[in-house]
This record gives sequence, structure tokens and C-alpha cells, in this order.
Amino acid sequence: MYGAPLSTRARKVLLLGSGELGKEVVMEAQRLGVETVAVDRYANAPAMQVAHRSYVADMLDGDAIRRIIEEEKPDYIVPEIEAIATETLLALETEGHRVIPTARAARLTMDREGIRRLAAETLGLPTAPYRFADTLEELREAAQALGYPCVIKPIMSSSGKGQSVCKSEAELEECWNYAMEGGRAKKSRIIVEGFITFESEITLLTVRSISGTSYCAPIGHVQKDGDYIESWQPHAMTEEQIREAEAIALKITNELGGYGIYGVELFLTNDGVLFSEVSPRPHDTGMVTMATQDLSEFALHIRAILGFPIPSIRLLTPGASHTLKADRESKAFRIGGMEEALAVPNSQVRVFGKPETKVGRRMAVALSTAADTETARARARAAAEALHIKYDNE
Ligand SMILES: Nc1ncnc2c1ncn2[C@@H]1O[C@H](COP(=O)(O)OP(=O)(O)OP(=O)(O)O)[C@@H](O)[C@H]1O
Ligand SMILES: NCC(=O)N[C@@H]1O[C@H](COP(=O)([O-])[O-])[C@@H](O)[C@H]1O
Ligand SMILES: [Mg+2]
Repeated sequence: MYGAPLSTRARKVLLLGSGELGKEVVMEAQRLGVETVAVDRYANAPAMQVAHRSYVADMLDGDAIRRIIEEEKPDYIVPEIEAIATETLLALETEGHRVIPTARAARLTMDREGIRRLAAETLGLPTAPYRFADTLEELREAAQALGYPCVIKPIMSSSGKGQSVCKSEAELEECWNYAMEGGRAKKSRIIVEGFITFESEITLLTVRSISGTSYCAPIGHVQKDGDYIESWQPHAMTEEQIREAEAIALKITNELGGYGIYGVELFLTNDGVLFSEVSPRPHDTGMVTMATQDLSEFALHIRAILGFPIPSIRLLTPGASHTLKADRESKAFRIGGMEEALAVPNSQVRVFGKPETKVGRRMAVALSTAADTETARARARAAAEALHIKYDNE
């Protein structure tokens, strides 16, 4: 039971991170009459444009985050990005605040080392072979041990930032420098992983709610430079693969606990299913569920957070998503081609409303449905390719 938003009886959700995923979470909360507050590092972030109120703060500044939370006193603190002052979240949780799904889940998934060691070393889940390194010299040793090619990632980064595939010793220094520039926090540690030749990779959206654990149909995706380009649902898998995937997802999400949606990233290989990483929040590749499911990953997240039941999740149709990315930095741009994109059958577009472009920044996504995923993928690609970014002075 709760009152109207903006009243003393309101139920209030505060998002830490306000990108395209948070924007949809806010809109789903609004649909249930919940008050929303959006926080991020810059003004006019996508979720801020639809929330009741917003704050701009350095997300790694624990004091700044604490000040906002103490002022707002939200019922739920909902991390939307990885790089947050998670020590502060742990402290706030101890003081009685609710962090979604849990402060520990946010803490462990904030850096690749925490979650990888938990998954591989504590839970014994199969993963790519890996090492950690703090210096170029340690990277050299790690690469030697793992062999080439290997994948190098800052321990704190997402959407492929600072990530590269190193093919030989000659490229090591360049990869190291790239990782140093791409990491979100002032930490130089990196993870080096053996390169996995997978048949395909999937996200298994797994929701923990008062109704128990439920899974969405698997989402297949293609990534370029560590960032997602397209996704589709359902991804064809054998029963054995589904069993393995769900078993991994259950193990890791049971360990992390709480209520909310998780995006469990898995590689499907000839030698079975490997765990890659997990987001304790909606997943970018899961945007496809806005077109395919009765309850999108964002609606599921909000339902779970509020403690409401999720008796079933229905896949209504096969579908696909395809991203539109910027190729330069600009504050003066327009997005065109909507007429052509929306002329593609069974297609929709979400424009995130980010105020600035950057090289590789995701600005919009096309969503399409069809009787089969191949047709849906072709439609989503056609719709996304019809979109274009026009920069001033071009
Ligand atoms: N060891 C590996 N072998 C082969 N490919 C890999 C490996 N690790 C990562 N990749 C590829 O790079 C992609 C991004 O990697 P990862 O998910 O670890 O980075 P990320 O920055 O956290 O991305 P996101 O935030 O979008 O989930 C993977 O989805 C996969 O396509
Ligand atoms: N893979 C994680 C992911 O997709 N996260 C989404 O991207 C936003 C940051 O975008 P930006 O870097 O363009 O500001 C985040 O706020 C979240 O919505
Ligand atoms: Mg990933």
C-alpha cells in the first residue's frame, strides 16, 4: 500500500545511474504510481528527463551519494551502473536502507575481480581462464601464461570501454595503454582472459522476486569492440544448454540474493556453457524485451523490487534490437531517418535523449518483431541503419 507520488505516503525509488536502462526503469515505476529520483554524473541524463527529480553527482564520491540519499530517504536505492561508491552502499544498507538487489551484489559486480573470483573460485562455475595484472610487466607474464590471443579489460569498466583483444606480444603495450585510458575509476588493475571461441553468446535474464526465481527466454547477441550491437530473443539452444545456463544463473543469483533482475552473460561453446559476467540490474541486450515480452526486463525489475508477484513471463513474439552509435564527440547534433526507420514493418525506435555524443556512444535502439528471429534481426538492422546522426558544421 502506498500513496501518491510527491506525497508523504509515496513509495520512492532512487536510481544511481540514469542512462537509457534507467529511463525505462523510471517509466515502469511511474506506471505503478511510484515516485522516482534520478542521479548521474551529468545533467539531463536520459532517466532524469522522466523522473520526478534529479541530482548531478560524482557517482564514485561516497559523501555526495550519502548526502542525496539522506535527504531523499528513498524506499529503494537502485544502482543502474557499475561504477558507484559501493562502500557507501554497504554502509547505508547496514543503517537500514534497501539497496537493489543487495549492496554486496553491487559491490562484487562493480569490479571484474570480485565477481570473477566469486564465480570461478568460490562457486566453481566454468569461466575463461584468467589472471589479474597491475603493471605492464605483470600483463606480459599473464599473457604468456594464457597464450594469444587474450582479452584485456580494466577491472572497472563496462560496455567494452578500455577492452581489447591482444594478438601478440608486440601489441601488449598498446593494449595496456588502451585499458589505462578506458577504466572508469582511478585503478590500473586489469583482467587478462584467455580468448574463448564461442558458438554464440547469450544473456539469460534471471529475476528474483517474491514468486521465486524465473528466467526469460535466452537472448542471443553480437558484440563489437566489447559493446553490444544487436540482440535477439529467443536464441535457439539445446535442452542441455538451457539446463546448464539456468543452473549457472541460479547459482550466481542465489549467491548474490535480493529482489530484482539480473543479466547473466554466458558463452555457448563446444565444451559447454561458460559464465562470463553478471549485471545485478537490467541488461543492455535485454532492451529487446520491450518488444518481445508481456513484461519487459524493466517492468520485471520494478515488480520484483516492490515485492510484487511475477507468476509468469510470457514471450509474445520473436524479436530483435539493433543499436545506433555515434562516431564523434558533439553537443550539436540531430538524429534523423525516423521516417524511414519507422516504415520498416513491426519496428519501433527508442531515442535515449543523451545530450552529447561521443565516439561509440549508444544513442538509440531499434526494436523489431517478426515470426522468426532472423527476420526480426534483419528488420531491426534495417531500422537502425535508416537512422543517422547529423552533426552541425558537417
Ligand atoms: N574471454 C573472452 N573471449 C572471447 N570474447 C570475449 C571474452 N571476454 C569478453 N569477450 C567479448 O567481449 C564482450 C564484452 O565483454 P564483457 O561483457 O566482459 O565487457 P563489458 O565491458 O562488461 O561489457 P557490458 O558492460 O556491455 O556487459 C563479450 O560480450 C564478448 O563478446
Ligand atoms: N553495458 C552497460 C550499459 O549499457 N549501461 C547503460 O548505459 C548507460 C551509460 O551510457 P553512457 O556511457 O553513454 O553515458 C548506463 O547508465 C546504462 O543505462
Ligand atoms: Mg558484458
